[in-house]
Amino acid sequence: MQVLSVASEVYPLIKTGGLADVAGALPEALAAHGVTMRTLLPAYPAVLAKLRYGEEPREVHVFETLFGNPARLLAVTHEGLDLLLLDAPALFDRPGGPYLDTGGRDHPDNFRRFAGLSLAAALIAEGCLKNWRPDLVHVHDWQAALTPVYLRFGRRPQTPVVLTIHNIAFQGQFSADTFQELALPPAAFHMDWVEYYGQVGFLKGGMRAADAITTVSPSYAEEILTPEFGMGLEGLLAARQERLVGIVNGIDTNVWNPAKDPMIAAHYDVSRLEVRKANRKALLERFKLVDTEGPLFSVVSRLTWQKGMDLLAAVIPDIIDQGGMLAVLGSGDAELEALLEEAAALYPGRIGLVKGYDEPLSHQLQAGADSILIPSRFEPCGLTQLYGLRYGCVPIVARTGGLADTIIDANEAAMNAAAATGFQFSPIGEDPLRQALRRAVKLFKEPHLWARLQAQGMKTDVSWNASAGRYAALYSTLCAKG
Ligand SMILES: Nc1ncnc2c1ncn2[C@@H]1O[C@H](COP(=O)(O)OP(=O)(O)O[C@H]2O[C@H](CO)[C@@H](O)[C@H](O)[C@H]2O)[C@@H](O)[C@H]1O
Repeated sequence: MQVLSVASEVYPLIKTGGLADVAGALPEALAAHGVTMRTLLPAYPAVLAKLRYGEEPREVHVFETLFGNPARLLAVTHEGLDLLLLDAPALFDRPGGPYLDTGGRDHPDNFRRFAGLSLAAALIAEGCLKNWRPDLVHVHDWQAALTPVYLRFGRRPQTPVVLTIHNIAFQGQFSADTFQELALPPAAFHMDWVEYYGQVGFLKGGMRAADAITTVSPSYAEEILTPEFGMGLEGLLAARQERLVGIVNGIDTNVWNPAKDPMIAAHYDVSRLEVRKANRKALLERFKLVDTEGPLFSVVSRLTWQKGMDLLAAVIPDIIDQGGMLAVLGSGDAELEALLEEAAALYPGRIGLVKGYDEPLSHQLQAGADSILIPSRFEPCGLTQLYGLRYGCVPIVARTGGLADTIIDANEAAMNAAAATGFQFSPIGEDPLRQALRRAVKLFKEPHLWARLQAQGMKTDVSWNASAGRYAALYSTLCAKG
C-alpha cells in the first residue's frame, strides 16, 4: 500500500516537538507492515540545509501556481525517509522557525502557508505526480488538516484520509476573511466544513472531512470527547465518534537506544545500569550541580501551562528539602522561564536550567538523570516518558492521556509483581505531585528497588511495532471501503 504522510515537521530534518518524532519514525515502522510511505514536508531553508552531499533534490512536479505564487515538488531521500519537499519560496523561504518568526510571533500568513501544504497534498492525492499516486493520505495536525477538505471539493476519485490529532489545543483558527484566499468554493464556508463560530477552523474542517480521526493514545481519545479536554471540538468528535480511534505513540528505538546513542557519554543497557553513573556525572557538570547523592530529577519540555511547569516551579523547595537536584531543559512562556530562572539562582548547585532547544542534551538528560518529571495538565501521548523508560530514567507523571496509558505506577501491588515502571499522580495539582516526589525519593534510597523500577521500564516495549500495525490495519480497512 502506498501512503502519503503530510506533516509540518519531521525528524531529523526539522523539529519543534513530538510531532516531528512521530512523523519521522512512522515510515520505517510501517514498512514492516507492508506500507510504503512518502512524506510531504515544506522545503524550509533549514530542511534544505540539512540535506547532505549526494542528496540532490529532484524536481518532480511544477504547480501552475500555488495561491498565485511559483511552487514545485522536490523528491529526495534522507536517512531512509522518502521525502517530497514543497518548494514554495513565497510561503516557506524566510528566516525563523516553521511557525514563528525570528521575534517569536506567528508568521502572519500561517493560514496561507499551511493551506498551501494541504492543497499540494490534495493535488498529489489526485494524481499530479507522473509516476506515483497514494492509495491513502495520512495528515498530521491542523497544518495539514485542510487536505481532506480540498479533496472533498476537488476532483474524483476520492482518496481516503486519516487525520491524526497530536494536540487538540492547537486548532489553526483564522479570521473569516482568510477564507477567500484558500481557493475553496463558497460552499466550504459552512458549519459542515471549515466554518467554525464565524471563523475558519483548519482542524475543525479536517475533522469533518477526514475518513478517520486518530489521536495519540486511547485515554486522550476518550478525554477529548469531554468539554474539559475537547477544547470546543468535543461535540463534533462525539458526532463522528465511530471514526475516532486512539493509537498510542511508539518511539524510534534506533534513535533512542542507550546502547548506541552517539549523543551520550557512556553506553549501557539493562544489564549494565551502573554505567549510567558516568552520564549522570557529565550531566551534573553540564548543569553545574553538586552531587547530594539524592535523586537527580530532570525536565525536557516546552515551558508551558499545559506541561504543568508552574506546578514544577511550586514544588522546587520540596525537591531541595528532600535532598534532590533538578536539571531543566526547555523554553517557552517568558513568565515560566523567569520562575525557573529564579529558582536556579536561589538554589545554585541544586537546580540547573538550560533555556532553549538542544537535541543532544535531551538525550543526555534521559541517559544521566535518575528520574524525569512530566506534570502535564493534559498530555495527548507524551514521548519523554517513553524515552525515560527506554533509558532507565524513571518517569514521574500526571495521570492523564498517554501518560496514564504508558506508565505503571509503583504502588505496592505493582512493585510486588515487578510490573511498576514509574510514578503517577492524580488529581493534577501541587500536593499530589509533592506526594509522588516523596514516594520517589523514598524508593530511590533503596537502590535494589529503584534498579528494579528502571529495569522494568527498560524492558517495556516502547517501539512502534504494535501501533504501526494498528495504523496499517486502519489504512487497509479504509482502502477496502473505498
Ligand atoms: N528544549 C528542548 N530541547 C530538546 N528537545 C526538546 C525540548 N523540549 C522538548 N523536546 C523534545 O520534543 C519532544 C516533545 O515531545 P512531547 O511528547 O512532549 O510532544 P509535544 O507536546 O511537543 O507534542 C504533541 O505531540 C506529541 C506526538 O504525538 C505527543 O506525544 C504530545 O502529547 C503532544 O502534546 C520530545 O522529543 C522532547 O525530547
